[in-house]
Amino acid sequence: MQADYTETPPAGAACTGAYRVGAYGVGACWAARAWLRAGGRLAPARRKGHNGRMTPPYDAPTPDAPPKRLSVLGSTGSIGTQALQVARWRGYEVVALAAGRNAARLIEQVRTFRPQLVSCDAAVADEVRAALPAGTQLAVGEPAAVAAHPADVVVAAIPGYAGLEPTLAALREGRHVALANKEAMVVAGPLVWETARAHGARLTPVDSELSALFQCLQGEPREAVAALVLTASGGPFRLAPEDLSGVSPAAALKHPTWNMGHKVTIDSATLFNKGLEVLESHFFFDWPLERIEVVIHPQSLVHSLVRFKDGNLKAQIGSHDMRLPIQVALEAPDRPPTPLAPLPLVGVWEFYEPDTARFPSLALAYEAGRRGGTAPAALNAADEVAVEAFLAGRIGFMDIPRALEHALTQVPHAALSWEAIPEADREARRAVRALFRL
Ligand SMILES: NC(=O)C1=CN([C@@H]2O[C@H](COP(=O)(O)OP(=O)(O)OC[C@H]3O[C@@H](n4cnc5c(N)ncnc54)[C@H](OP(=O)(O)O)[C@@H]3O)[C@@H](O)[C@H]2O)C=CC1
Ligand SMILES: CC(=O)[C@@H](O)[C@H](O)COP(=O)(O)O
Ligand SMILES: [Mn+2]
Repeated sequence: MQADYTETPPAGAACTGAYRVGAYGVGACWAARAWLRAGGRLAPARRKGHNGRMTPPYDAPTPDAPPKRLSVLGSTGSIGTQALQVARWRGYEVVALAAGRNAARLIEQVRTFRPQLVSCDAAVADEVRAALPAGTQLAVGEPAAVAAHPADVVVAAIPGYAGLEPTLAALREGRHVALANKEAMVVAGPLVWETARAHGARLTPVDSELSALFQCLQGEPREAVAALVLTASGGPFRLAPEDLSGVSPAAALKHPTWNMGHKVTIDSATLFNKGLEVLESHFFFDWPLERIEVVIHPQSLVHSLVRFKDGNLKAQIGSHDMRLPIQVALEAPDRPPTPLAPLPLVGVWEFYEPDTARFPSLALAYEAGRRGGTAPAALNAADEVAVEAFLAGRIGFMDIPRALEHALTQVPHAALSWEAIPEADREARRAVRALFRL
C-alpha cells in the first residue's frame, strides 16, 4: 500500500529546524525521529506505509516557516505529480503549473490546487481553457511564463532539452529551482550556474543520486572528498543474455525499481541515465570527472555515496520513492517528516562493477565530459532522437549507443556558449536522423 500523501497533514505536522540532522538514513531517519520526538507512542498508528508496515503518528511540532508558493513545470508527469503530492502534504500554495498534452490530468490538478497560471500544449488548449475556473489564466505553450510567475520555488521537471529554457526563465527571476531536469545541467551546466549566480537564484537537486550527494556533502570540507560514487540499478537487462539488440520497448520500459517517465526509463535500461548523472554531478558540484565513480546497486536503496580521503564512505539511504528527494530539494536544510513508513534495514544489498562493454552509453558520457564544450549537449540531443525512435519501433536498442557514438565522433564540438549549444543540439539531431534515415 502506498503511503498516503493525499491527506493534508494536521496543523503542526511539519517540523522545525531542530530536524537538521546529518546525511544518514534519510527516509527512515526522518520518520523515526519525528516519531521519537512525538513521544514514540505506538498507538494510534493510522495507516500502513508503502512497505506494509505501520507508519508513525503525524503529531509533530508546529511549522516555523510560512507555506511556500510553488510552481511545477511538467506537472502532469512522474515527478510533477509526486511534487504536487509533497505540496499537498506540506501545505504549499500551488501558484502555477506547466504541462504538455495531458489535458485531463492538468484540469484535475487545476481543480485541486486552483493555480493562478497554467500552460499547456496548443493541441489541448481549447479543452483546458473551457475547464478553467475564474482566476486561472492560460498561457498556451509557454512553460517559461509559468517558470517566471512569482513563486518561492519552482520544480523544473520538463524532460530533455525542452526543459532548459523554462529552467533558465525561473533562474532569471531569482527563483529557487528544484531541478529534476538533469539534461539542463548536462547540456549547459556552467552557464546554468552562471545564470543562477547572476540572479541570486538557488538550485537544489531532485534527481535521487544528486540529492544523495548533496546531502552527504553537507558540512564536509571539499578538500576531504576523494570521490563521488553514483549508484545505478543496472536497469531491466542487467542479467539478460549478452545480445540486447532485439529487446523490445516494452521490455526496456520495465524498470526494476522505479516508476518513471518513458525517456528516463529507457535511459536507465541503456545505462545512459547514469552517464547523464555523471555529467550532471560533474557540473552540479563542479567536480572532476575522473573522481566520479559508478557502482551497480540493484536494490536502489543506497542512492549514492561520498568517498573521503580518510577512507570513510558516507551514504544516503532511503526508500526508492521520489517524494523523498523532492521534499529535500524543496525544504533543505530543514527535514520535516514525511508520511512514509520507516525503511526496513533487513535484506541483501548488492554492489557490482558496471559492464561498460554491454552498456557502452556510460563510457560515452564520460568521453563527452572529457571532450567538454558542447559535446555533452550533442550527446544529449542524439539520445533524445534515438530514444524516441526506439520507442516508436524504428531503431533497435543497441542503435541508441550507436547514435551517441555517432554524435560524439561526427558532430563538431565547440566551446560552451549560449550560441553554440542550440547549434550543437540541432546538428546532433540532424546527424542521428540521417544515420538512421528517420
Ligand atoms: N521520474 C523520475 O522518477 C525521475 C525523473 N527525473 C528527471 O525529471 C524530468 C522529468 O521526468 P519524468 O517526470 O519522469 O517525465 P514524464 O515524461 O513523466 O513527464 C514529463 C512532464 O513534462 C511535460 N512536458 C514534456 N514535454 C514538454 C514540453 N515540451 N513543454 C511543456 N511540458 C512538457 C509532460 O506533459 P504531458 O504529460 O502533459 O504531455 C509531463 O508533465 C526528466 O528530466 C527526468 O530525467 C530525474 C530523476 C527521477
Ligand atoms: C529515481 C532516479 O533518480 C532515476 O534517475 C534513477 O536513478 C533511475 O534508475 P537507474 O539507476 O536505473 O538509472
Ligand atoms: Mn537518478
